[in-house]
Amino acid sequence: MKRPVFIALDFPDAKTTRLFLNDFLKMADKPAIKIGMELFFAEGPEFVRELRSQGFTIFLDLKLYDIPTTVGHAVASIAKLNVQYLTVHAAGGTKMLRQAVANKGEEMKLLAVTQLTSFSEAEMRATQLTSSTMTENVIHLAELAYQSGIDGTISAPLEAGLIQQKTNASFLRVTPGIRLTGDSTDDQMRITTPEKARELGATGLVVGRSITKSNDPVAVYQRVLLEWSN
Ligand SMILES: O=c1ccn([C@@H]2O[C@H](COP(=O)(O)O)[C@@H](O)[C@H]2O)c(=O)[nH]1
Repeated sequence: MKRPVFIALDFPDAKTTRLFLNDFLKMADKPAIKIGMELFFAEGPEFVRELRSQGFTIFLDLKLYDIPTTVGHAVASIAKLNVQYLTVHAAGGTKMLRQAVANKGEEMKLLAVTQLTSFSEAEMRATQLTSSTMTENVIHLAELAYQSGIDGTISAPLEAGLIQQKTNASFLRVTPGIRLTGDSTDDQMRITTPEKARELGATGLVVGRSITKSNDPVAVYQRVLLEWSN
């Protein structure tokens, strides 16, 4: 899957998720899916195995952030699930990131979260006691991740082009904070449309509520694909 669009399955349980995925299961080209903390903490690894066995490409978005040894061991456990993508926090630092890379195996790609797309510049500065700009922060964390052997970043689309310049073209730039024109922004602060994300240099998208809360999720997913690939 070269330029994946991950549907964020932010659902409370397996039953709701299975119901949502029913129509997508019939598709010849199944969508890539993202399992976050809500679903993983409710249903655990067994449900991840179930979805893997149905042929979905899986991005496990657990945003690991702990001491290097703990993260290394967690990554080794997760690698056994044969998921294709996993997130860690770039802010965990070089030692933590390198330990994650050392334990990830051959198949799984590690994506480092830079600054959450729910952060505005003001909130980031207040939380992290920094006078640097959002862009400076994101680029710093992306470079740290790149130098530590991580496969790519999670950032807002607005930062994707600069990340490419500071790393290389094959370093992945996966971007949440995606909304179709007119959609509610919810708790996201740094958003763009799929089309704009493509123009800005994203290599993959994460789309949740625009699809999952719509009356016709398959149609909205297909609209996202169209905007993304045009
Ligand atoms: O910086 C980040 C990192 C992860 N996410 C995750 O992406 C989806 C976005 O959902 P929407 O409904 O499209 O807003 C969600 O699962 C987050 O946990 C992010 O938004 N920003």
